[in-house]
Amino acid sequence: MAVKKDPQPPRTRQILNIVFIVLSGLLVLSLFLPSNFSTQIPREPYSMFIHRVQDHEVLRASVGQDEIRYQVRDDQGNPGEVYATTPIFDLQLPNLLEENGVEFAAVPPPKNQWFTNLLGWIIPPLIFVAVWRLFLARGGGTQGALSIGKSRARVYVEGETAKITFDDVAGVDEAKAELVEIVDFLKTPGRFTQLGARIPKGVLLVGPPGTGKTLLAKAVAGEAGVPFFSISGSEFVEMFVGVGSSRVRDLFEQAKKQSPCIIFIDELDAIGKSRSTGGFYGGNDEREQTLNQLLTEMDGFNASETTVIVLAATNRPESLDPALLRPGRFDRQVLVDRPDLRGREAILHIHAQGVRLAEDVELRTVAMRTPGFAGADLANLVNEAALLAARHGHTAVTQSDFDEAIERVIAGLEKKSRALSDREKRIVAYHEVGHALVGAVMPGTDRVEKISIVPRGMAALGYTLQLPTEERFLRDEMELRGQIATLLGGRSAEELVFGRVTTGAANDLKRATDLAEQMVTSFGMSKVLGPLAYDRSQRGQFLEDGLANVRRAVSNETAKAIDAEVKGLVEQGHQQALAILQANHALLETVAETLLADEVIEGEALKQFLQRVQPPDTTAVTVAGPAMAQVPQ
Ligand SMILES: Nc1ncnc2c1ncn2[C@@H]1O[C@H](COP(=O)(O)OP(=O)(O)OP(=O)(O)O)[C@@H](O)[C@H]1O
Ligand SMILES: [Zn+2]
Repeated sequence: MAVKKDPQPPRTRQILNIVFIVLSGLLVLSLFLPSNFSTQIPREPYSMFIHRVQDHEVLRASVGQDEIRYQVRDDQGNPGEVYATTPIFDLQLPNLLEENGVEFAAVPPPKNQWFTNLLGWIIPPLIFVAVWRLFLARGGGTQGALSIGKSRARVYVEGETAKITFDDVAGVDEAKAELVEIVDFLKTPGRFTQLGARIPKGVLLVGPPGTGKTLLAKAVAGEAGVPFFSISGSEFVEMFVGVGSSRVRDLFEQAKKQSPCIIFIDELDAIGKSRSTGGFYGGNDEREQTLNQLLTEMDGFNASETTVIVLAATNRPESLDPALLRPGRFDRQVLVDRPDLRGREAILHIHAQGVRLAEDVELRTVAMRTPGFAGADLANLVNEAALLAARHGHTAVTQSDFDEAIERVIAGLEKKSRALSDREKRIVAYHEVGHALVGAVMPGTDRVEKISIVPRGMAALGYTLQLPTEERFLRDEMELRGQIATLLGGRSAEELVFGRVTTGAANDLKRATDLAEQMVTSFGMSKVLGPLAYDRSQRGQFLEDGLANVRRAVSNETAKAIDAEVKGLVEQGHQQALAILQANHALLETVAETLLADEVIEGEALKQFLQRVQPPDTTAVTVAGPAMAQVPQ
């Protein structure tokens, strides 16, 4: 049994206790002190004082902040009794006294004031600290108050992570294949540096929740047999300004000592949100500082000397600050997606190892009934089935337990994302293929990696995954037009094939419109409006998106012109998308039917399809916005 270290040496604690008691005593004292001074003098209400003044009874008064003392005349008009009253804030008082012939003077604050002040200012914080320390001494151990800047990274050293290997992760074969290389780097860094190869510093794991990003990171550490530091992005930005950045510094310091090792940052988006969208009044200072510190640390060490590989996970890669993706930082991105049928079966096998299965269980059938489940959902499913088996008094988990569990889990998930009907699936398939085909021929659109109609979440029914080929800060007008057309590709495909549109394209349209608006009002890409910056939104200054710089107000005519230009741009993208899809109608059908059958198209198969996309006949492109520049094809 390990000896538990006393959180604080007993002596220190004794001293702390004494300090605490003394401070409490002083506080109590300070509460009673002020009221003790004027006890001997008879007190009268303020109204009485005023009456006396008005009746010319008061001879003289000394006006203090907390008290007025005044001497009244006796019957002979000689100086008599002294009274005290508590003043009400009253600017007319000097006038009143003056008018009624009272001799008066202001009294400086009483002598003991400094003492009371001191007590008032110092004691509460001291007590706070004392109580805090007391708390920590009880529960928190040495961690906490004084080690606030210390990173809270949980460190799993070899022994623990060695248990987790790539065998524990299934259904994400491509991600595993990419990470094998990282394992090699960690195992034998020398082999690579000798050749002058640059070892990657950062790898970003991108994918929806519960797909095993954390598990993969642990598996990399386990395979390589190196320590694993894990912290969540949200833990960095918890409390006070400056804490996050010192945590980052500290984390890297610890890690460098243990090199080679892995740092895993979950929820990278919590710190890595694009800085340009930060608050206007520096409301996100803390996060920004933390992010800057992270960037500094990643730039700071020489990868050929210190093998620290930073793995990070996010399910919102689009919101990340581009600075994070620059070479030498998270320049590798690994997609960790929801598993397909085979993947789901493999994951079920892994999690079923821990439970006793009845003869009749067919995990393949279970996998077939659970499209859209992520690894975590499947793990949950197996557990649910085991619980049901226990409730039903089965000696092993049967297929019927699984069936019931599937229904339960789906019911739970359906609250979040509803299942698609067959007709909806068709529409979604054509919609997604529409994006992909248009994207394949338009300039400046990112390379399409994957099309999927495996449902995920409420917002996107299916999706087309585009990874940026390179980090881009500047895009030219042609590329932006290409993006607009690609965004409209989904809706255009629906129009072309089904003759009507659905609500599914709402988000695409919003993005396309926003982009077009930016082109016109911020990038000066409209011939009509010229290279001026307009902002007609007059957004409030505290909006979350931080587009706070209120620029010049826009006249009605200008607003109309902007509208026309924006509409022209979007409409033009729409026409381009339609033209491309018309020219490739047969291909659209083929790919969409394949997608319906397989749920996912990616890799080589996708590439083959996309290579077959023909650029449209240019004459088919009708330019809608009359004032827009012609698009050279
Ligand atoms: N591909 C997988 N293979 C096997 N088990 C998996 C897989 N994906 C998820 N799991 C199970 O689900 C659990 C949770 O997954 P994990 O925390 O790694 O997901 P995540 O992608 O990091 O999720 P989040 O984005 O919510 O942090 C794992 O501990 C594991 O039991
Ligand atoms: Zn779409």
